[in-house]
Amino acid sequence: MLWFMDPPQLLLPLIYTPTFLSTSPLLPLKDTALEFSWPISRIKAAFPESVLSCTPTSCSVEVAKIIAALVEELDIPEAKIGIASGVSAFLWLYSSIQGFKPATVVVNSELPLGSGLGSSAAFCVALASALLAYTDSVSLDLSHQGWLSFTEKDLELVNKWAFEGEKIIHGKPSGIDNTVSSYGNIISFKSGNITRTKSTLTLKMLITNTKVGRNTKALVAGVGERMLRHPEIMAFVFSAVDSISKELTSILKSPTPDELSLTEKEEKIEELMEMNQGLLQSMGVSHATIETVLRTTLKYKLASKLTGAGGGGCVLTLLPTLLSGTIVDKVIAELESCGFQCFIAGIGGGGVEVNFAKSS
Ligand SMILES: Nc1ncnc2c1ncn2[C@@H]1O[C@H](COP(=O)(O)OP(=O)(O)O)[C@@H](O)[C@H]1O
Ligand SMILES: C[C@@](O)(CCOP(=O)(O)O)CC(=O)O
Ligand SMILES: [Mg+2]
Repeated sequence: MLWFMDPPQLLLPLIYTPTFLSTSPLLPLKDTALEFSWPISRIKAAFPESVLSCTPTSCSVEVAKIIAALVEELDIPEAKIGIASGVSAFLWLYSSIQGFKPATVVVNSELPLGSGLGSSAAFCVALASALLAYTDSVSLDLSHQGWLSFTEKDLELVNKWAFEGEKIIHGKPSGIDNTVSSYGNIISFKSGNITRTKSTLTLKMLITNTKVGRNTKALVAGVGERMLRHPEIMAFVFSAVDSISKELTSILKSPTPDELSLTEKEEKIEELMEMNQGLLQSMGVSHATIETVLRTTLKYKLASKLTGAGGGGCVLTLLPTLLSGTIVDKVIAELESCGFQCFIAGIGGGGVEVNFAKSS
């Protein structure tokens, strides 16, 4: 939370196929083994004609009700009900960007859903870019084979649409997650202002998924309530988080000429992570399983902090460059023996790209 690092570079391939044969837009969500379709006639009857928009627009209360009714009809199994907000975001982005054209959209994701790794933002950014790619609003060469980046202007449009999708999933997002997914690398983000940062060092993180499900919307609302109860204290907490972010930016940006300065920097980052975790705990977004991960990694002198909205989900542990592989194996084995799932990710990959590959 408010820790401006890239989500791990896992892939969210999204295949968008405009089709003139089908009469229904289809949405197979491969990783969740769910598939939905809507007859175009149903979509046309439900949405106002004015839904199609060239500029990013917020979903109105009336349209939100229409979408809720369409999603209700799908009878999503209780165990997968979390997907309902993603499907709602899809319906809003699809009808706003593509109108009533039939198409098939296939979603595959390697990110665990609802675990603090920003899957909602990755989903919205992938959707917005695939849908926009087939409009005149962006300038992409549709005959190009292979991966393509957006221009700065187009990227801004993708990010703004994705933010509208995040709003549906999340309630009141800051916009940090969709911004990082759109632009990639490391970003400082304060009140919607983005500063891109070029890091002089490559950080490696161990990601531990506690597998405790949580809901970003509810957690963020909980922090808001705590702010109302204790405005003065919480203002200090947020100010401290801001100072941590600033110090991290300056560490990342300053030159790293040798191994010694690299180690010194990693030690400083570990301390910042510990302090950030303490502040997040005081906001009420830690969890017993997160504390177990912290204790376990600390046994190996490794610093950790929760990521995303907290309340369960994933924990990040810095893996210093000179840390031996044996230690990494040991800590992973111990965390996995607690029932957690571990994987390793580099920080600061690229942003969104599109590929007009022919589907086989
Ligand atoms: N691949 C996907 N397909 C459909 N919906 C998705 C996908 N990825 C994310 N979502 C939506 O985002 C929600 C998770 O978002 P959130 O609670 O913010 O957690 P996080 O962003 O940390 O994964 C899911 O419950 C679902 O509604
Ligand atoms: C907690 C927050 O910083 C990010 C939420 O991330 P996630 O959906 O838990 O991955 C909220 C926000 O910035 O809108
Ligand atoms: Mg999210």
